[in-house]
Amino acid sequence: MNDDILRRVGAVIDSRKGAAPSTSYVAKLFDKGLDSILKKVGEEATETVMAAKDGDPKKVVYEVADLWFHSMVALAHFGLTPDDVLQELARREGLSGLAEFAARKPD
Ligand SMILES: N=c1c2ncn([C@@H]3O[C@H](COP(=O)(O)OP(=O)(O)OP(=O)(O)O)[C@@H](O)[C@H]3O)c2ncn1[C@@H]1O[C@H](COP(=O)(O)O)[C@@H](O)[C@H]1O
Repeated sequence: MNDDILRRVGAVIDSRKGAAPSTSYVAKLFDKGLDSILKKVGEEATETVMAAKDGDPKKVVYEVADLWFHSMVALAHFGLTPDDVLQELARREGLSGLAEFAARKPD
């Protein structure tokens, strides 16, 4: 498995923009707007923390998948794709030390 799954799901998410809300979950989320998308990101982050505190690895994977998915919907709202995040992670790969990260943090 590679990061193509992120690109495929990202493309499907993007294709839901402007679609009738009744036709899909993602279309409905886009129709509700940014606040609703961010609410789901927050909920899934909280559920991830709870799964981790429960010490249940399977639940952690399930909740992180929900978190990644809803974060991808948030990215798409801003016209961004999973590749934008993958590029940022790749850029950081060679960095080490707190100072280097702080120096490159966006305003
Ligand atoms: N990966 C996902 C995915 N993960 C989670 N979900 C949905 O996200 C929601 C998760 O919310 P919760 O866990 O809080 O469950 P819930 O309480 O039932 O949800 P709400 O009532 O709060 O909306 C569920 O409704 C899931 O169905 C997803 N919905 C879609 N995808 C991907 O997006 C693609 C497009 O989906 P549609 O837009 O529905 O065609 C799919 O083919 C998948 O690849």
